[in-house]
Parts: sequence; C-alpha cells; structure tokens
Amino acid sequence: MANVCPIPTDSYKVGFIGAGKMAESIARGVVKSGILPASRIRTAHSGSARRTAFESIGVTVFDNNTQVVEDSDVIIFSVKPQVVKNVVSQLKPILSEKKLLVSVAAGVKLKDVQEWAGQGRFIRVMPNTPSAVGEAATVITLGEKATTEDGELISQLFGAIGKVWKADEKLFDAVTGLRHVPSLMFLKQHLLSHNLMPKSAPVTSCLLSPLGDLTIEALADGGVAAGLPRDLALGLASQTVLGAASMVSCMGKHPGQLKDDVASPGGTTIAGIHELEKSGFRGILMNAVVAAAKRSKELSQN
Ligand SMILES: NC(=O)C1=CN([C@@H]2O[C@H](COP(=O)(O)OP(=O)(O)OC[C@H]3O[C@@H](n4cnc5c(N)ncnc54)[C@H](OP(=O)(O)O)[C@@H]3O)[C@@H](O)[C@H]2O)C=CC1
Ligand SMILES: O=C(O)[C@@H]1CCC=N1
Repeated sequence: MANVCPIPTDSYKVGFIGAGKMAESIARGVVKSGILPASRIRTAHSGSARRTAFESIGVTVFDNNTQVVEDSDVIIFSVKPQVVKNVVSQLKPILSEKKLLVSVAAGVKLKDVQEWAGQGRFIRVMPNTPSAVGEAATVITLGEKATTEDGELISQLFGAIGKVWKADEKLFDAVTGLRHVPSLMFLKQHLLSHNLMPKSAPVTSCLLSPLGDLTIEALADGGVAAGLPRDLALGLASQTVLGAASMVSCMGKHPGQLKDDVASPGGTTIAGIHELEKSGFRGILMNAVVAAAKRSKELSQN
C-alpha cells in the first residue's frame, strides 16, 4: 500500500463514465442528500437529452471520458457491462493510483476490471435506481488494492442515498437477482388499472400490507435459494420493496417507465421479469385484489 494516496474526504470529486440511468439516479440522490454538491460531480456525453438530464441537477457535463477522469478523484464506471472492458482499457493510461475506481456494472468481476485497468484501487458496487429518492439497497465489495478508508468513503457516499451492505463478491449474482425484480411497481400498476386505488383505500391498504409482507418474504427466500445469508436477503428484500414503492410515489413516473429504466437489453432484470410473466404474476396479484375486494363487499352486506 506504499503508493496509496488518500482521497480528500471533504473535497473529493466524483466522475461518472457513462451518463445513463444508473449514473443519473446516483447523482440525483447524492445532490439531494447534500453529501456532495453538484459542482463536485461530473460526467460526459455528446447527446443533448443526456447532457440536459445531468445539467438540470447542476452536474458538469464534459465532452469526453478523459476530461472526466482527469478532473475526478473517484471514478464510477456506469456503462453497460458489455462495454466496460473497452472503456476501461481506453482510459488505462490515465487511471493512476491516485484515483479510486468504482464499477457498478452487473456481472463484471473485480479481477477482470483490475486486469483491464492494469493498476488501481477498485470497489465493486451494486446499487439500484431508488438511489434517486434516497432509498437504494446497495451492496459493496472491496478489491484487493482498495483500502479501509476507500471502503468507508464509498459506504458513506452510498449510505447517503440508501442502505449499504458489505458482502463477498461471490454473492453479487444473487444480490443482483434479488434486487431487480420490481414487483411492487406491477402491484400498484394493477391496483390503479382496476380502479382499486385510491378510491377503495381501506381494501387496498389492508391488502397491500400482507401482499408486501409476502413479497418481501418470497424475495428473501429467493435470495437464500441463490446463496445469500438470511439476514442479508431479508434486508435487501425489504429495502428493495421500500425503494420500489418510494420511486412510484416520489418520481411521478409511470411504474412501467420505472421498470423500463431498470431493465437493460439482454440483462438480469428482463430475465427475471420474463419468469414472472410466464407464471402469470400480474394476473395472480390482480386476482388477489379482486377476490379481497369481493369478500369485503360480501362482509359489508351481512
Ligand atoms: N439501471 C439499473 O437499474 C442498474 C444498472 N446497473 C449497471 O449500471 C450500468 C449502466 O446501466 P444503465 O445506466 O441502466 O444503462 P444506460 O444505457 O442508461 O447507461 C449507459 C450509458 O453509457 C453510455 N456509454 C456507452 N458507451 C460509452 C462510452 N464508451 N463512454 C462513455 N459512455 C458510454 C451510454 O451512452 P448512450 O446514451 O449513447 O447509449 C449511456 O448513456 C450497467 O453496467 C448496469 O449493469 C447496476 C445496477 C442497477
Ligand atoms: O437489467 C440489468 O441487467 C441491469 C443490471 C441491474 C439492473 N439493471
């Protein structure tokens, strides 16, 4: 660790390589939390829509990745998993030991990014889009060259936008699987489409609680089946459901849009959603709501 240069904790700058939906969610949440001012966040993109999305929160948008790396202390790689290798390899000459490097790419192992970068202190982070509303469920793991101080800095940064767990990298596939099944978005979508919300609030609120409980328990069981310790699985499941509900309530976006923001082409989320749809998941929830509403009506007629 002789050459490690500590990141200046009260003045560090964060740069996103990849100005997409995940980077925007983190940047929005970080600025809103107050842990970093927008003036200490930067990214790069050539398209006007993505530039405007970041500029509207006060983030500096450069024209290229080199400017982002040169002007940042913490670099967050937030491009699609399929392009991480190219991007890291291209930036390799300027990824000095002074920088703290973070990857949020699903399914990309630390040993690979470390090899592509040739050097550097890497931390792998699996966040989710409720970062934007301060309700993320984030899991981090430290690469072999990252220091305890590096881990604390990243835990604090992501802790400002949600809950953070540290876990062994071998659990990351299971974490990703558990966290990206946006179940409550479907639930609310169908409560709304059946006019069961908000008019019949007593019925839906009675139902929402046990449906939420069952959803959390089922997600946690899935996490355990995929290899997560029960405590971690339950913590992630409950925070994920809370995050999904907060996004629907706070963002003013259609739940289907929020789901689309999470599902990458050929990615993990769409694979999970495909399974849910094959099992008739939305129909099951709709039937449960309609059956409970019908029973409530029967009881009121007694
Ligand atoms: N969305 C989510 O819920 C989550 C995503 N992740 C991970 O975050 C990463 C990003 O995902 P997400 O934000 O959804 O994807 P997006 O497609 O929204 O964002 C990726 C961005 O990277 C840009 N990009 C592509 N190539 C380059 C390049 N060479 N240099 C700089 N930027 C480039 C894209 O540009 P362009 O706009 O031109 O395509 C796009 O803006 C992925 O690795 C994913 O696994 C992790 C957890 C949750
Ligand atoms: O769907 C995907 O694969 C990405 C990674 C995690 C969330 N979205």
